[in-house]
Amino acid sequence: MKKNADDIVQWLQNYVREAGVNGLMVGVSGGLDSAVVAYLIQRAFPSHSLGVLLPLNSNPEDMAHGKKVIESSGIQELTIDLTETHDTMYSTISGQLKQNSAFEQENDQLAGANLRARLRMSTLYTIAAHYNYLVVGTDNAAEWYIGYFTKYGDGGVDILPLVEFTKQEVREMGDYLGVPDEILAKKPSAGLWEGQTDEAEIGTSYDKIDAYLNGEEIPDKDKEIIERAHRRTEHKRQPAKQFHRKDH
Ligand SMILES: Nc1ncnc2c1ncn2[C@@H]1O[C@H](COP(=O)(O)OP(=O)(O)OC[C@H]2O[C@@H]([n+]3cccc(C(=O)O)c3)[C@H](O)[C@@H]2O)[C@@H](O)[C@H]1O
Ligand SMILES: Nc1ncnc2c1ncn2[C@@H]1O[C@H](COP(=O)(O)OP(=O)(O)OP(=O)(O)O)[C@@H](O)[C@H]1O
Ligand SMILES: [Mg+2]
Repeated sequence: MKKNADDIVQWLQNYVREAGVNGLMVGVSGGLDSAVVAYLIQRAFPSHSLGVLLPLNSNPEDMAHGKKVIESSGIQELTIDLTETHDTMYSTISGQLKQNSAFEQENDQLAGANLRARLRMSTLYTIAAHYNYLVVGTDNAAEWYIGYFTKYGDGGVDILPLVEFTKQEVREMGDYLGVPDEILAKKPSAGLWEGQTDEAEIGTSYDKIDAYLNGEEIPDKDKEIIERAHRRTEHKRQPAKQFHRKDH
C-alpha cells in the first residue's frame, strides 16, 4: 500500500496545481473511508488540507471518532452542526407536501436521509469557495460500482482518489497510514439513520462485492443484488441525461 498511497499523494498534488486551487478538504464522518482520505490529503498538503465535521443527528461515537481522525492525522479542523438546519428544512418541505397530499410515508426515511447528505455537500462547497479548495470524495470501488451514495450528496465531489480501491484495500491503506484501530475495525455505516449499517441496507457484504470486483466467484443471490444495483444506478455515474436535437 505504500506505493499506492505515494501515487495518490502525488496525483493529488499534481491535480491541485493543474486546477490552480490552494488545497483540499473532506467531510470527516468518523468512518474509515473519510479517515483514509483525511490522512492522504494531509500528506499531500500538510498546511493546506481541511477536515470538516458535520454532525447532523449523528451518533456521538462517530463524531468522537471523527475528532480522533482530525487529531491523529494533523489535518486542520472545522465543525458545523447542521441538525437544526436539516430539521427546519425537512419539516418545511414535508409540511407543504402533506398539504398537497403528496407526502409518501414509505419514502420519508430515505428522503430525509438524502437531504442530510445534500446539506453536507452544500456546506462543503460553501467552505470550498472561501478557502479555494477542492472537495475530495471518499467513494471506494465497491460503493461506486453499486451506486451506494446519494446523487449530488456525498456523490457531489470534485475528485475521487479511492474509487479504484476495494473496501478491503481501503482498510489496508488505512492501516498503512496509521488510522486508529477502532476506526479500521468499525462496521461501515452511512449514518443516515440510527442503527444503519451499509451491509444490512445493501443486502450483501463488502467482502462479496470486493470478491466480485476481483473476478472471483460469489453466490448467485449476491451477484444478482450487485448487478441489479449497478444497472439501476448507472445514471449516478454519468452526467445528467441530455436531449439531443434532431435538427443538429
Ligand atoms: N434512470 C434515471 N435517470 C436519471 N435519474 C434518475 C434515474 N433513476 C432515478 N433517478 C434520480 O435519482 C434519484 C435517486 O438517487 P438518490 O437520490 O441518490 O437516492 P437513492 O439511490 O434512492 O438513495 C441513496 C442510497 O445511497 C445510500 N447512501 C447515501 C449516502 C451516503 C451513503 C454512505 O455510504 O455513506 C450511502 C443510502 O443509504 C441509499 O441507499 C431519484 O430521486 C431521481 O431523481
Ligand atoms: N457527520 C459527517 N460529517 C462529515 N462528513 C460526513 C458525515 N457523514 C458522512 N460524511 C461524508 O460522507 C461520506 C460518505 O460516507 P461513508 O459512510 O460512505 O464513508 P465513511 O463514513 O468515511 O466510511 P464507512 O463507509 O466505513 O462508514 C463520508 O466519507 C464523509 O466524507
Ligand atoms: Mg460512514
